[in-house]
Amino acid sequence: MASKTFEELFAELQQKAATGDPASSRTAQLVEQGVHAIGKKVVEEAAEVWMAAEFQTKEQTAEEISQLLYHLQVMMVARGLTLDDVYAYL
Ligand SMILES: N=c1c2ncn([C@@H]3O[C@H](COP(=O)(O)OP(=O)(O)OP(=O)(O)O)[C@@H](O)[C@H]3O)c2ncn1[C@@H]1O[C@H](COP(=O)(O)O)[C@@H](O)[C@H]1O
Repeated sequence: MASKTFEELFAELQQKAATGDPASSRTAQLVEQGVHAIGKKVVEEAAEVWMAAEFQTKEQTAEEISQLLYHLQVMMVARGLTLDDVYAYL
């Protein structure tokens, strides 16, 4: 029972990027910092997914994957990409 779907999170992040306050929204803060800062988070979270999958529990791995997906979505929003732009390659 997911608290939200991938598509619902993306719509929320687009809204936060457009109107969110960087003081209270992590998404607005990251988008304000820009692609370079977001890219570093994507790489960091990807490494944490790898480490969790090798050495930690399934639950910890799922949490790390959720954080990677979040930061990938933030990157899409920061670059003005939509989900359909990405789905076109799946
Ligand atoms: N799903 C997420 C989500 N996943 C991960 N994160 C962020 O990523 C961080 C995890 O990365 P780290 O473990 O590296 O944490 P950290 O060390 O504190 O990170 P740094 O400050 O060092 O970069 C968390 O502390 C959050 O700040 C997320 N932040 C927000 N969301 C969702 O995004 C939506 C919008 O959130 P806001 O923009 O904050 O309103 C809401 O539905 C949130 O639940």
